[in-house]
Amino acid sequence: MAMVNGEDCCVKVAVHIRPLLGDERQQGCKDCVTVVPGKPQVQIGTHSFTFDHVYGGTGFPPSSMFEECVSPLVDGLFQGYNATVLAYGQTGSGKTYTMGTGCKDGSQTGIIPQVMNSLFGKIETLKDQAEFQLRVSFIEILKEEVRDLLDSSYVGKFEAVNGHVGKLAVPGKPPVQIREASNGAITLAGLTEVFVRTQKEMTSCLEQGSLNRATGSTNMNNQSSRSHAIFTITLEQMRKLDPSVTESAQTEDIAGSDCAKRTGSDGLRFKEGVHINKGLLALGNVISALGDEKKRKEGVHVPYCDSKLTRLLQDSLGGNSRTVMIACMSPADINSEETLNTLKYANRARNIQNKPIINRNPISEEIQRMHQHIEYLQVELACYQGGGASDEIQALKEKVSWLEATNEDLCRELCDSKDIDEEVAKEWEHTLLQDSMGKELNELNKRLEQKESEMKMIGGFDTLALKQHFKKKLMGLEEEKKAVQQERDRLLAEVESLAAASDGHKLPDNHLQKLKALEAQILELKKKHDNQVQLLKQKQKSEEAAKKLQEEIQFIEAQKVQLQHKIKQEAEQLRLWKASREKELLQVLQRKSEEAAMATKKLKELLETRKTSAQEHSGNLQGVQSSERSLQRWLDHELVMVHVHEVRNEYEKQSQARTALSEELAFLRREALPNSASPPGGKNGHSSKARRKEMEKQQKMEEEAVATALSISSSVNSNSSLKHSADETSDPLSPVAVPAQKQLKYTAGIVNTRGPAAFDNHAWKMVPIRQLSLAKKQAIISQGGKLWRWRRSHHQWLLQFKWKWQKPWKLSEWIRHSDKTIMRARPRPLPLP
Ligand SMILES: Nc1ncnc2c1ncn2[C@@H]1O[C@H](COP(=O)(O)OP(=O)(O)OP(=O)(O)O)[C@@H](O)[C@H]1O
Repeated sequence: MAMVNGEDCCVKVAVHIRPLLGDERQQGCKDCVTVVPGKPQVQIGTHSFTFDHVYGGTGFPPSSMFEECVSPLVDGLFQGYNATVLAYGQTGSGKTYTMGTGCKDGSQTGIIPQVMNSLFGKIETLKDQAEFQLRVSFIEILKEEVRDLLDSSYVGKFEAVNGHVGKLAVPGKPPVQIREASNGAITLAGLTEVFVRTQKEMTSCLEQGSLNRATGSTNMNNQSSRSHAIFTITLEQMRKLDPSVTESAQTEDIAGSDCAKRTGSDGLRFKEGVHINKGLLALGNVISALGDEKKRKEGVHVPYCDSKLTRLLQDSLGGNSRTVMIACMSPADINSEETLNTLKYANRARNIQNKPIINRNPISEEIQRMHQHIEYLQVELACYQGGGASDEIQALKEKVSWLEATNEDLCRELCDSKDIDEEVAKEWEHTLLQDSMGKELNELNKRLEQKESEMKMIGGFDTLALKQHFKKKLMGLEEEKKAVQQERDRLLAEVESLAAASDGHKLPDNHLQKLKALEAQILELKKKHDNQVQLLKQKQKSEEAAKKLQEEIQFIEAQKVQLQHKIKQEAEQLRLWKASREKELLQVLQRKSEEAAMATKKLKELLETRKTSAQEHSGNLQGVQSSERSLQRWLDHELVMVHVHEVRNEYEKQSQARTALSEELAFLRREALPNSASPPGGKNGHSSKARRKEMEKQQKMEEEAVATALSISSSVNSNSSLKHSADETSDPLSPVAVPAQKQLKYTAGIVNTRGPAAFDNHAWKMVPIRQLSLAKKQAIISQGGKLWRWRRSHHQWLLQFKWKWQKPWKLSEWIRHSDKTIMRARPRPLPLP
């Protein structure tokens, strides 16, 4: 079921101030609420609030509440909008009284009885134009539970339970299940919906439900309840078609909203409901349960609702419907704190934005409507047939056949559009895949570049030569070290022998110095050696890194080859798919052209038969002429209707394609911007520019085609004669000039045009579009839009095909139908098609 969005609107809030009650006066309560005269403004203490309406107290009389606040919602109901009316306020503030569900007070002046009056009054007025079906449900939400107040298993007697008044339900019946649908909507499984036909039946449902409602006593009011209640009326209307009244006039009558007209939902089946809620602190509880944890901690009674219930209550607050909240309040000073809270909350509720919607199902409803119309005409036809043959019968027969054909067309179109969708989806999928694979390839190329440059850095040194150099140096150092060590050992031995010789005497200075110098040299050599070892280790590491890089490069290259192969394969698959599709279409084309030839042949035979029949029944010449006129009239109508229908379709499809192209173009422009920093001749910049150009060119072509379709559409609409249509006949005896077989050949990228003599019998010519000069193209467009460009898309090709050649086989269907009629009508003197 499609949903049509209406305009956003805020929740409307009307304050209803009840008078001081007798009890309150006796207790010496004072009126603490003031209404600013002539304004919807309420003052309590130092606080001042402005609402949409204020009733009661010194404000407007409550009697005008229904007309001003609720009646427009009932009107909207007949246009397909949901509506919600909520009563909100502290216990004893007058919600039951205002809604009129108490079955005592306000039962006549309350909102719900007035809604019923208005609803049934409207149904009575519209009953000739539409069929209505009404259902009601009544639920009570008490803490975490939903109770079905119209459940017949409830017994109507009450008994005291734990000091409270409660009711008994017959065991066995499962409670109402709160479920969440896949679209997120909250549904109540197993809820009773009662079909009602009269106001009395609806009133009795309301009364029964109210009686069933759980009640409990409180200190303030022993009739009050702690639960929320929602009474829902569902209205379904099915429009009856009156053939004597134009469709647009009927649309005005019933679904006269602008929205309905705009979307073409006229005459459709609407499904909508009005929720009328009488609930105790319904809104306040919902809000508290959602977030007011602080209040709960302070000990304020805030019943928890589980999340589904909360959403159910929120749905009742509007969401998709037009909502009016009536904030009921007591003027007594003892209730001033609660009253102030009510006003504060009501004031906040005015900021809630709703989005009212209309529910509809255009395609199936349109087909259903047509079926109905056909049935209606058939019944009418049967009535007429009882009274003998006449022109009217013929006209009706024609209308029935035309409707049947249009219906078939619609169904076929539905199938076609599925094919087209499949094709578009396939191309789209291919483009996406190619895109993502292209990106992947780019990424691989980048990585490869990076790895190769890293490799260059490592490979920049001649690793082998370096290694040998290091080795050599190391060996030299080793030798040097050895020599120094030998020298040291020799010196040490010398030192020792000297020491022994000196026998405790000091060593000569030159020996000591030499010894020190040798030790320093050894140390230096050791350092050098260590450095060399370190360098060798590093070299080893970089070799390993280079090896790893090499492997990575090889891997990336393999991936690249694989991806390129995949891209090729994918493109090949698409090409094959397209080729097989083209083959299929060719076969269809062939078949259709054969049908077209057959249709011409049959039509000629039919005309021959008619001529012969006219000669045979020369005495009844008038009848033949009337039959011929009737045939001609039908043909005119049929052909013009086919034109209008197809041109509209073509226009819509071209518009959609143009929108998609514009979006893609915008996207490409955005894409191109960040790339502008790269050099203009750069790979990315260049391809992006070229793509953009191509898109712009393509879009221009689309716009031309749309303009063409529009010009044809207007020319078709402004002229109901067959003569305007270039592919129709100039021979009055042959209503269809079926083009020669060769015309059905096609090549991609051609235009369909014909010679300069406007009314000769020249065949259409297929000319490659490139061969046409600009002037010629413009001339063709100005001649009434005979320019079509066939492009790569099959679906466009299909459309061209349908546009140009559909009529002959339509005729063949019609002729088949006519043949049957002739067979049936044989005994009669004048066989009519
Ligand atoms: N506008 C009014 N004029 C006269 N009496 C009223 C009006 N509104 C309410 N009352 C009286 O006030 C009393 C309480 O009203 P009501 O039962 O409608 O309150 P409530 O908000 O539904 O209470 P609860 O939430 O406890 O069910 C009833 O006796 C009712 O008759």
